Amino acid sequence: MTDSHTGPFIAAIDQGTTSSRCIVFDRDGRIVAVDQKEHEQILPKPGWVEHDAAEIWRNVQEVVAGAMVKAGARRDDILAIGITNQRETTMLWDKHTGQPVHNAIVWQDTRTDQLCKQLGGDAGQDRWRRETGLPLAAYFAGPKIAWLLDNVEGLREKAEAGDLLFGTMDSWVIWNLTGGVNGGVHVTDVTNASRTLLMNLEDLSWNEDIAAEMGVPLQVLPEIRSSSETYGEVTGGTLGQLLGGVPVASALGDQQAALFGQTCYSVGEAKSTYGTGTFMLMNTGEKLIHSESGLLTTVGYRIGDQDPVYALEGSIAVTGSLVQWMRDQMGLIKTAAEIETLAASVEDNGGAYFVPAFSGLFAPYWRSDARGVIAGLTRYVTKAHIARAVLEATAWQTREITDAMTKDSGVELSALKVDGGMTSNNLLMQFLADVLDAPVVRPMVAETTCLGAAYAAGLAVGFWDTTDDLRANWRRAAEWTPNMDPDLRDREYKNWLKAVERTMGWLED
Ligand SMILES: Nc1ncnc2c1ncn2[C@@H]1O[C@H](COP(=O)(O)OP(=O)(O)O)[C@@H](O)[C@H]1O
Ligand SMILES: O=P(O)(O)OC[C@H](O)CO
Repeated sequence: MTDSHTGPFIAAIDQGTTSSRCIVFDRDGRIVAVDQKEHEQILPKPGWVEHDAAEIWRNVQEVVAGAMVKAGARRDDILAIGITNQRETTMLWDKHTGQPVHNAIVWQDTRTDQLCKQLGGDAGQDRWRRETGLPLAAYFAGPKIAWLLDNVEGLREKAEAGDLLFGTMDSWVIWNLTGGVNGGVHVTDVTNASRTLLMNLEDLSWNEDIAAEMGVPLQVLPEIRSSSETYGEVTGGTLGQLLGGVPVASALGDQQAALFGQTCYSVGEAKSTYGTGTFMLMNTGEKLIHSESGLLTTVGYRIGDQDPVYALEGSIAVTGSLVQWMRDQMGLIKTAAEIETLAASVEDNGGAYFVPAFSGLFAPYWRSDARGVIAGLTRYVTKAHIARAVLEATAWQTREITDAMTKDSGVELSALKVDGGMTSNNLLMQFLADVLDAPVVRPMVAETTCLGAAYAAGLAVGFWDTTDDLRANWRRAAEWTPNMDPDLRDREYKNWLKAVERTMGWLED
């Protein structure tokens, strides 16, 4: 460690789908140091995706220590730690040994599809949506808990005896940070709880009827807390030596953290994060809007004992991962960035439309029977046209979400704040502005997810006083303005929607 530290700082841990990272921020919201480590993607069967939560906890400890060293920070420089995480990914651990009892089931995993169909039925769907804000889909955590309890020998008995704890990654990381088997706190925040299908959106408590129907014993569930408050302090283990006594002071699902980091604090402000998948969230304030258009109603954030702020969300399962597929499965590009050069070598998509319904379609359709199609193929189409269709797919999927948002909220999008790995693609960002017919803007600090967790932790310990202080930190780095003939836009959108129709009903059961 060097002596060059200039704290005070806030540290944020982002436990993501592909990696865990820790970023140290200063008071202006600038990045002081980053450390990151990938973990294994375990793919036991088609449609199944698992993570080893013990590996994840080891990685979290490594990246926190790594970021501290890179920042040249000492314990007293860090005023608080915030947590953000891949949402819905579900794990159970033994509260006496502190060991996971099975691999975590990842949000992308579709093994609970059949279970959701059994639980649902037409009338069922409405009720679950009304009470939890979510459609009954394999994406969410509750059915994953039920699957583990019913399919892994001995787990249901252990759960009923009170020996098991459930958590999304926020709960697992916080429990370990605050002492694990020696008194770790078992909590989650409202944003993560709002992704379980088990929480009442109105009063932010566990829904006992739904939990019973799903077969989830209440004793496995964590206490639901706000997104910005001190849950406990770092104790014990490697991190205890480095950061003992530092308050663990925020938790938010990663997409809600990005909303917070993008400073979308007013009703109607929205952000869209372009990573493996894409998630657009719009702040709807204290108003809980029940979507009529296939969006999710979710909690945006809750600061301490203030009223919760709700959000509408459009979740898209496959965007950046389609670019990865072009690279890894098709071998048409060597790096993700190459897709831009390939796509820019032609004027248009040559008539081809690519709908990447690889594991069904999320918002606004929620159709698990859909599968991917490339429509409009002729002999004329080249790999460059396909590259273009791949990028356009991300933009058209966003357009469908923004249309649904406008319909549900009555708010016309005046500009879209973006972040995530795909936003380095200029061709895509310009096409996005064109099809949305609205400016697309990207902030200086692109790490909005960690930044949001840091902001929420900093507010909890008085490092920042109000969200107005945070707004002042948001600075524009790039802007794309719309420039497309409206007739062409309408024609292309119609073709896209026609291609989407052709994905439906591919799986018969
Ligand atoms: N220049 C690019 N053009 C298009 N897609 C890109 C580009 N660079 C990265 N990506 C895609 O962005 C994703 C990585 O973004 P990131 O925000 O790190 O995702 P996540 O947080 O979900 O892991 C990958 O799926 C990758 O294929
Ligand atoms: O870890 P990410 O960035 O892929 O985000 C995953 C989402 O939280 C899933 O809902």
